[in-house]
Amino acid sequence: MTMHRLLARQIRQLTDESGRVDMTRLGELVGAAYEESDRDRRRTDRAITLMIEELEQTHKRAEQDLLRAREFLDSIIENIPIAVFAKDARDSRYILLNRAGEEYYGMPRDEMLGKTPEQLFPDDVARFVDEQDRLVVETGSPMVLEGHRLKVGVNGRDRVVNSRKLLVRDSNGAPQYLVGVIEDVTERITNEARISHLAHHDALTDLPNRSAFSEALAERLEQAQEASTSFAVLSLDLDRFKDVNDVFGHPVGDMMMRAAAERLVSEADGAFVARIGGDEFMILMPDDIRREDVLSLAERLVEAIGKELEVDDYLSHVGLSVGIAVYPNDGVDAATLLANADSALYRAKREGRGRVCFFETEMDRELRDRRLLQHDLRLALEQNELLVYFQPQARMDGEIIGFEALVRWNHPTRGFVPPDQFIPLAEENGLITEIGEWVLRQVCREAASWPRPLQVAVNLSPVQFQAGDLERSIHQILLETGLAPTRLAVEITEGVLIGDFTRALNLLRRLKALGIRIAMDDFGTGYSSLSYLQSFPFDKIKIDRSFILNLEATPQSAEIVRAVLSLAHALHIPVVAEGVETEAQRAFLEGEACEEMQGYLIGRPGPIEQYFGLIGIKVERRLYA
Ligand SMILES: Nc1nc2c(ncn2[C@@H]2O[C@H](COP(=O)(O)O[C@H]3[C@@H](O)[C@H](n4cnc5c(=O)[nH]c(N)nc54)O[C@@H]3COP(=O)(O)O)[C@@H](O)[C@H]2O)c(=O)[nH]1
Repeated sequence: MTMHRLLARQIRQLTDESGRVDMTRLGELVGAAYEESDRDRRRTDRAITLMIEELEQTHKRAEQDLLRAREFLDSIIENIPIAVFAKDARDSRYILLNRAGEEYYGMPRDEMLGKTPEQLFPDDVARFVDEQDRLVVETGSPMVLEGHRLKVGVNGRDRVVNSRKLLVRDSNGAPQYLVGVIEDVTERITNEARISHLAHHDALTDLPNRSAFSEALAERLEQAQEASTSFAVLSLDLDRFKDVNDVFGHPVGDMMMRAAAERLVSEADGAFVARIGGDEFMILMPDDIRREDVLSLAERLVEAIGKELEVDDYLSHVGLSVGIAVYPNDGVDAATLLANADSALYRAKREGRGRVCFFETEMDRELRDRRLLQHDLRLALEQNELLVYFQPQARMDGEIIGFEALVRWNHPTRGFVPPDQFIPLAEENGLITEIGEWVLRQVCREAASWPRPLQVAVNLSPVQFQAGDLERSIHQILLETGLAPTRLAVEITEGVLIGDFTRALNLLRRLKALGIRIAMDDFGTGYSSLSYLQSFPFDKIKIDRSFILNLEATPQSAEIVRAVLSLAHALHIPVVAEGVETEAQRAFLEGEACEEMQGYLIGRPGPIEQYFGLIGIKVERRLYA
């Protein structure tokens, strides 16, 4: 018989020498042992209960965590802006689709879930999808499509997508699900294409721009170097386009520019035409084209642009000048070719516009010379190389009434550079504002010192009207020098009014209000002088010297002079005849009641010292005062 070790020990302890067991004491000990054992069991039971409760709670928490994680993942999948789907790998039936998927496919998921591609999509799309599914299931490899174009997307629009599809197997390794994502990148690709287009095209005409032209030229140079071919670069400039903007305003100017660009493209025989800014274009001609073909194309372009442009109800005439440089004769790199095509264009414009000029080496010299002159002109003011000459103006009986001030440049090495040469340069680089102000200050200071209060006339360039504060500067100079405004006349050409007409007109009105006289110079040489006479009350009209020069030679000149005089008389505007060199010219003008004259007959432009007598200064007084 087996006995619990504790009971055996207690019986041993309670057995005396005679072998008798103290049963009472044993009963007490056994009872105590049972009680202790009951307590232990109860403690164990409680511990087990607690453990079970803890386990249950842990399990519950784990289940809740799992649920939350699932909800979290579901909400990510639902809200991700990329279409996500899952299909049964055996029959391609859709079993999951998120919101972006609904948008992508263009149908609610209730209509899609449980259906196969054949039941959902047009035949060609369904075939394509099935084919992909089959491949993924058969090979087990994921399918990746980047920038894939769907000719007609599943929801009826052409789309571009990035998509991935992969196979999920069950625990036995059998195909279970096909899981896929589809990102619709149509918008992004369209935007990228639009940005790239904008970067390479001119916004107004949609022609390639300067940067696209540079790239095309670099590419062409590379090809031509490799293949030893030649090609031509044409530099084009629309003549008188500024007038179109000035007369009709910019919106119509823009339409005209588009129309002109279309004409260039349609006449260019597929050559690369780019608009590189303002009214400038460049053309890259095909390889190995013969010189005479380049010329004939350029002439066709000039002719096409020269035809009347009609946009809405507006008609205008612009022209085209073209400069041509040919690779490799006129340059083997882009910079030289472009510079030489520009030199040829400059010559074409100088020769009267509407022309075509091929580059010649001597033009390069001319251009470099111009640049040098422009550089020297910047220093001319600082180095006191500019001076003012005065040419007398008189009544027809010879009485001197004033002078025209004419600027001169005494260049340190070239000698006297004619204003016809350097004034346009100064207008180009904006120096004319500074030079004009300097001339005005010199002239006013000089005239203010004359004993006789004679008139003095100063030429103002159109650029001075556009830039800076001309009114303030004239006002300031008059105050500074003390010359009465009524003694100052400003001579302007119609170029002043062709720019910003309203601004120029307002400025002229304010100058006139100061007491300054305003003369219209070179009358008859422009083509809208007459309309300008209507807009502003000029104090004088100066008939251009070309008409006076030809007075005796061509009867037409005499008729023009008569007509101008009679028009001016009708408008009560006095006329000054420019360039009067002979007594016969003077007599004719006097006979036609011309009021004033200027020209070599009265006196050539010269330093004021030459005319001291006329302005009332005794030579001795000026020299020794
Ligand atoms: N904006 C400014 N323009 C100016 C200034 N100074 C001159 N100019 C303009 O330069 C052009 C050429 O001027 P210039 O060489 O001085 O010629 C003037 C006269 O010398 C010339 N002239 C005068 N009389 C005769 C003549 O009998 N025969 C003949 N062959 N030439 C003659 O005419 C020019 C004056 O022209 P205009 O100004 O139109 O009255 C010229 O356009 C100047 O305007 C300046 O400071 N600022």
